[in-house]
Amino acid sequence: MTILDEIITVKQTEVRELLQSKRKFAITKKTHSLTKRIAEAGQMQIIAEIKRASPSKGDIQTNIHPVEQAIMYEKCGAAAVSVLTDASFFKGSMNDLKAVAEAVEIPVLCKDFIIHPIQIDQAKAAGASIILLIVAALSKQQLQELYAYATANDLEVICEVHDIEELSTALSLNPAIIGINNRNLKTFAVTLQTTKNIAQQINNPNTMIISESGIRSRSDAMLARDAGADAILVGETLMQSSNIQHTFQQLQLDRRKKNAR
Ligand SMILES: O=C(O)c1ccccc1NCC(=O)[C@H](O)[C@H](O)COP(=O)(O)O
Repeated sequence: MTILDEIITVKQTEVRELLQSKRKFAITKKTHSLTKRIAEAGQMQIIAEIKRASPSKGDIQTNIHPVEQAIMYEKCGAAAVSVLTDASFFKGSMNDLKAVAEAVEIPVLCKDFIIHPIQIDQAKAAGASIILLIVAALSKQQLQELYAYATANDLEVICEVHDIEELSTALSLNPAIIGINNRNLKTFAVTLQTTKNIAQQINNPNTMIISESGIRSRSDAMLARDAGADAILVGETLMQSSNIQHTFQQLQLDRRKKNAR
């Protein structure tokens, strides 16, 4: 059983409990758009993550104050804040997301393992503007249904892929945003070559590309940018930084011209 299988098993239990609880989630209006921010930016954008712990690294920063961290990210020019809301493997929570969404004026990504529409309702009610759908964690039908449900509910979706086969599944939705995860969620191996290999297969210049995971240095950011990324998603490097402003400056780069993929 891979870690992704383990996580999905826990999610199935969480979804069952949520459905049994008959909890109703408030209907909120989305106010922040990641695609708009990326489209209007002259620089490659940074999605900055709140990540207390992870399966690959164990504890990263368990005592972090998510709101203070998110406000710092916003001040430094983050395009969005990603909040890992999973409790069992990442020590996050929906309360983290809610508190962050109330404190910042930029889009907030609910970074979780979504397998059922009720999780989308929950994320939206907590203030998320964006959700993640991981192609490796879903059947094609689930992916299509969840994508349609999220977009109909005025949420933006990052369709996350790790290989060419997943990319072709994702592209069948004609998604606005593709996230290329440099981390193999089954083995934890990380290589930025993944962004390079996959981005060159994305021919639609309007599809926004986010390179996720393993970005530690300016040269990593350059590699992602030169491969065609419009944004990078950075967790551990920012969580461990003793000078977040400086780390942002290191990772901020001018955009590559479109069509230059
Ligand atoms: O980070 C992990 O160990 C992990 C393991 C299994 C599933 C997902 C995992 N991480 C989620 C993410 O995608 C990352 O938090 C995100 O891309 C940031 O990565 P990094 O900058 O390397 O912290």
